[in-house]
Amino acid sequence: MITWNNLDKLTSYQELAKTNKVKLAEVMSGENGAKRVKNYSIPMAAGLAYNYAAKQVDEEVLAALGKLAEEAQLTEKFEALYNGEVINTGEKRLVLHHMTRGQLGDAVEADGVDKRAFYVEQQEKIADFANKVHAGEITNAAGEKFTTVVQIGIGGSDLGPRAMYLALENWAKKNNTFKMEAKFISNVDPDDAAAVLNSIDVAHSIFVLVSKSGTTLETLTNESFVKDALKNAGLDASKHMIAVTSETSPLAKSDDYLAAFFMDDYIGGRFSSTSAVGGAVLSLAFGPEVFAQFLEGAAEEDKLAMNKDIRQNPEMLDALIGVYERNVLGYPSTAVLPYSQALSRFPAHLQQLDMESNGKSVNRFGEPIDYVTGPVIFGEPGTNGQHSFYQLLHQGTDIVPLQFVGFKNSQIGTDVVIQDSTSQQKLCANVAAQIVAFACGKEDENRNKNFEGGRPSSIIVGDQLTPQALGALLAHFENKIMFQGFVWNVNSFDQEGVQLGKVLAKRVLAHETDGALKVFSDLLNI
Ligand SMILES: O=P(O)(O)OC[C@H]1O[C@H](O)[C@H](O)[C@@H](O)[C@@H]1O
Repeated sequence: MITWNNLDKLTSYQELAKTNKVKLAEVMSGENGAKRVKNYSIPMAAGLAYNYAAKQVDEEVLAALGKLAEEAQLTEKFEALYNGEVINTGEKRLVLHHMTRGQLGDAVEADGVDKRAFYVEQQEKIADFANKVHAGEITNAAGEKFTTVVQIGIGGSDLGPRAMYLALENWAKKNNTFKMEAKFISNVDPDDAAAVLNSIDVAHSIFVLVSKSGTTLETLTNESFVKDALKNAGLDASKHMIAVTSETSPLAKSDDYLAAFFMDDYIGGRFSSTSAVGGAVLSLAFGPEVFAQFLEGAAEEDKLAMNKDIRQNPEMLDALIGVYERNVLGYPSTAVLPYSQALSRFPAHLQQLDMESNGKSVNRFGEPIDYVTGPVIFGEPGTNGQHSFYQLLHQGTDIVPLQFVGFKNSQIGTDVVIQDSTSQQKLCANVAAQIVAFACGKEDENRNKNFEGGRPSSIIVGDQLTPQALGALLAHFENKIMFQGFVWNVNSFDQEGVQLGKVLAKRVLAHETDGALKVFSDLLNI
């Protein structure tokens, strides 16, 4: 029997609040620190590891977190989710994104079909389509090969696929699996679409219109923008466009596309990178095999997330430590700091994934809650961030927990030795240095140069950012956010908070405004 209780009703949460606070600077120094780094590490899929040595936890706190995981029934709730219960209570929907990459539990039938079979069928259709494009069997009207793929979408239909594309672009080039360059149009700012269109050869471009709902204003506007550009170039738009949408959306009924691929209402936009939403653009860009490897990494990580023991479940432990930091230690935000240029847009993706999922102040039954939920997420790739906002992270008045990601090897492999070290070694040296600097600090008589330390971080380390590693990394964060939603007893799978702005913008465009809205409309010349 699953019971959905608010966090502050759980005995284990009260117990957790009473545990002794770990002094990170102390536990991370000397031999003890060295031991922690070796011991506080959990293997992840694709050769990654989650290291939490520099988190503000010890055996006492970890034991309390284990009890919280048990009392909050995290494993059972995950099981209910992948076995097809209506976990998205706000929209009364199942939550099935794990099924786009594997089958964790029972077969789930919804809308009269086996859902795993449906997602696999879409993947196969995409693979077939991509192979035909690459082989020159599907071409433009002049019989010439398509060279560029442009995704049109926003939010979950943009951020994940874009971040994943950038993450694997150089890996694919190096490993000879790079098939087509990908570009992305998302913003309704006309300069976004215009700049992308100016940078490509439209006659050899295939456009992927991605909208789960098929009603998103930005995406439909950009579709018209692109169709105009194709028409102006004397091209038949329907020969250059494919659609990715849900079968119930208005787009699904249109004949304006070369092909259409489907996801469904059980895949949240921000959880859709492993569905057709990411599948179409990534399979076209890198080939279906690379996309399949990415799914494999995610599926392997999902399996680890099923483990009941928090010391063997990186996602669950990361989630619980995050709750401890937020609700007991009172830290307001979390920075995501990948020491990998390929992950330049990964923090932006996590921003939507985390903040749209857990930025809630009512529980899953719509009742107000009395504790804080999702943190503010931000981040930049290292070492760039070091020369920008790390000042506040080291010496500011807020403590910001940090999530580092680092790889032993670069993707391209071209490097240079300057002052006895390669650039890759310099990059990795910096992440190691930062973890210890944040945790241990450094005393100085001059208060301005003093580092208090005690600033917690964790790191996910791997050999190289490969498609499998990327899949595992993505699944880690998706599952972490899901577990945190369970602990906070919120529905992580709807996003009502984005609606009000959309309604008011429509009113502004229809000139149905008064008061402040009218003055702002006039100010902006609408
Ligand atoms: O894929 P679409 O239906 O076009 O939705 C695109 C995005 O817009 C919405 O407003 C939501 O905030 C996002 O969660 C969603 O991913």
